[in-house]
Amino acid sequence: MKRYLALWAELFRLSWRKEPRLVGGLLAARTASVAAVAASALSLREAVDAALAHHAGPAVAAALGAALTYGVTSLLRGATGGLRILLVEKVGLTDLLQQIHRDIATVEGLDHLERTDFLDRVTVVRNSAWGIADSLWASVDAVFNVVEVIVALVLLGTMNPWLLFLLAFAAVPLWFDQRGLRAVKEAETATAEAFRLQRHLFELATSPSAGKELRVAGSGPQLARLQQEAWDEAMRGRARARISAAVWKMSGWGLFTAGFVAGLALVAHRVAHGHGTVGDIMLTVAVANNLRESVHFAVVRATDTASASRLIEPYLWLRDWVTADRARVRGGEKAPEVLRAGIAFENVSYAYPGTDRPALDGVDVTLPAGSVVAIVGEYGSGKTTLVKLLAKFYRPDSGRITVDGRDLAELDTEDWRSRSSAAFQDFGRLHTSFAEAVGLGDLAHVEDRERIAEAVRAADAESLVARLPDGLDSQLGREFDGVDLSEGQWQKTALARASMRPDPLLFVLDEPTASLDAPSEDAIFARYMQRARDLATRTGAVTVIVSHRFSTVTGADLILVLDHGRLTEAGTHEELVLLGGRYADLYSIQANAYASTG
Ligand SMILES: Nc1ncnc2c1ncn2[C@@H]1O[C@H](COP(=O)(O)OP(=O)(O)OP(=O)(O)O)[C@@H](O)[C@H]1O
Repeated sequence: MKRYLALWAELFRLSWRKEPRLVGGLLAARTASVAAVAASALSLREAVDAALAHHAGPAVAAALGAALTYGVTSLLRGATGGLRILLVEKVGLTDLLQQIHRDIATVEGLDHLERTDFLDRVTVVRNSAWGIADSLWASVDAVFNVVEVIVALVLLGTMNPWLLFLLAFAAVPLWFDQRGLRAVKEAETATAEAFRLQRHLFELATSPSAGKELRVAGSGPQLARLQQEAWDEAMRGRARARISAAVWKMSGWGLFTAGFVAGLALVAHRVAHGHGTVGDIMLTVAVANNLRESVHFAVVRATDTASASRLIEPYLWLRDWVTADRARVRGGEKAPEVLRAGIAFENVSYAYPGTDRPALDGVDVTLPAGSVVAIVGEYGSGKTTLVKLLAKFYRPDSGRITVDGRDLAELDTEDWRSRSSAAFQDFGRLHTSFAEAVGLGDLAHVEDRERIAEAVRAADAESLVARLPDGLDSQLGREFDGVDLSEGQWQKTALARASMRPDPLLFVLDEPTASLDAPSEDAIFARYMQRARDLATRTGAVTVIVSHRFSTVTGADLILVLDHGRLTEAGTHEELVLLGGRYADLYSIQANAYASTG
C-alpha cells in the first residue's frame, strides 16, 4: 500500500506541476458536489414540513433549493468526470507511457525481452496505461465518496441512531466485489500465455513475410485453427471468472437492499407513532438513496482502485526490475583506445532465461588482438550467443570475458558498443532513406555522406545504390511508398550499416552473407578480410565472423569449432584439417558437396 501511495503522490505532483488549474478545478468541483448532496436532502425535508404546516413561501423556497442543488450535483459530477479524463490524457497517459518505453529501451541487455515474466507484465502495462494513470483520480474520488457516506450517516444518525446499521450492509458489497475481482485477476494471469500465443499466431498469419511460406506450405488453416483454440482457451477462463465475479456482486447488493428496506420501515413506524415529521421520511428516503449511491460509488471507486493493483503491480515490478538492472550494471570504465592483447573468454557459461541447457558451456579461449576469428559449428551450437555476449547483450552466468585483461562487465556498455560494429543474421530492415539506414550504424555520423559512401563500398553495395531510384536518398520499405529490397539487398544494407564506424575494437559479422549469392559472398569476404587487416593495424581490432560455409573462413587466423555450446576445437584451417576432428569432417563434406554440385 505504501508503494501505491508513493506512486499516486508522484502522479499528483506531476499533474499539479503540469496542470494546476485542472487539478484545482477537479478538487473544487468534487468538494462542492458533496455539499450539494447534503443540501438537497435537507431542503427536501424543509419543503415537505413547511408545506404540511401551510407555510407556502418557505415551502416553495425550500423546494426550489432542493431542485437547484439536485441539478447542480449532476452538473458537478459531469464536470469532475470530464476533468478527470482530461488529466489522465494530458498528464498521466503521456508521461507514463513514455517512461515505460524509455525504461524498456534503455535496459542495456536483451535477456529481459526474452523472459516471459517480463513480457507478460509489459503486455499488461502497455494495454492498461490508462488504468494506471487514472488510478490516482479513482482513489481521490473514492475518498470523496467516503466523505459523502459519512455526511449521509451523520444525517441519518441525527434522526435515529439505529439507521447507522445501514453502514454495515453497505460494507458487504465491497467485500463481495473483492472476491469477484480476485477471481478475474487470477484468471487473467492464468490465461496470459494462451492470450499471447493467439496474438502471436494471428500476427504470424497476417504478416506478409510469413505469408509466402504459409501459402506454399498450405498451413494457413492449421494456424487459424490453433489461433482459435488459444483464443477460446483464454476467453473460456476469463469468462468463467467474470460470471463468478458478477454473482458475488449481485449477492452483495441484494443484502444492502434488504437493509435499506428495513431502515425505511423503522423510520415510517416511528413517525406513525409521533416521533419525527413526514419530512424525516423524505429526508431518510433522499439520504438513504444518496447513501446507496455514495456507497455504490465508494465501492466502485474502491474496487477500481483495488483492481488498479492488477495494473500497478506489474508496472511497479517493471520499474523495480529496471532499477535493479541499472544497479547491476557495474561498468563505468572506458574501453581502451587500441587493443593490444585481445579479448579472452575465461571459462564462460551462459544459459538463456527459462532454459536448463547452457547455450555456451565453459568456453575458454583468447581472441588475439588484430586477428580474424571464425566461429563455425552446426545449427544451435552457440555461435550467435558467443557474439551476443561479446556485444554485452547478456552477461555470462559464470566465468568472464576480458578485454586486454579488463573485465568486459566493468567497461561502460555504451562506450564499448561505440567501439564495436556488428551485423547480425536477423538484421534490421529500417524503413528510412537508404542513407539513414546505413548512417544509423554510427549515430554521430548519420548525415556524414562521405562516411556513408565509404560504408557502402565496404559492403560491396555500390551497385545496389546505383539501381535505387534516388540513390542514397531513396526511401526504403513499401509501407512508406519506398522501394522494397530483396533479402540479399537488405543484408547488404545491414552490412554497410555495420561498416560505418572507422575504428572499432570488435567487428562482428554473424552470417553476413546468408542471403547473398555465391559470387557476392566471395566478393564480400575478400573485402572484409582486407578491412579486418586494415582495422588490425589501426586499432588492433578483433574481427569475428560466424559462418556456415567453411570454405569462406579458411583464411581466418583462428577458427573456433562449437558443438552444443562447448568449444571443441580451435586453430588455423591447416591445424584443424591435420587434427582430423569435427572441423576436418565437416569441411570435407562441404568441399565434396560443392565439388559435386560445381
Ligand atoms: N533467445 C533464446 N532463448 C532461449 N534459447 C535460445 C535463445 N537463442 C538461442 N537459444 C538456444 O541457444 C542455443 C544456441 O543458440 P545460438 O543462436 O547461439 O546458435 P547458433 O550456433 O548461432 O545457431 P544458428 O547457426 O542456427 O544461428 C540453441 O540451442 C538455441 O535454441
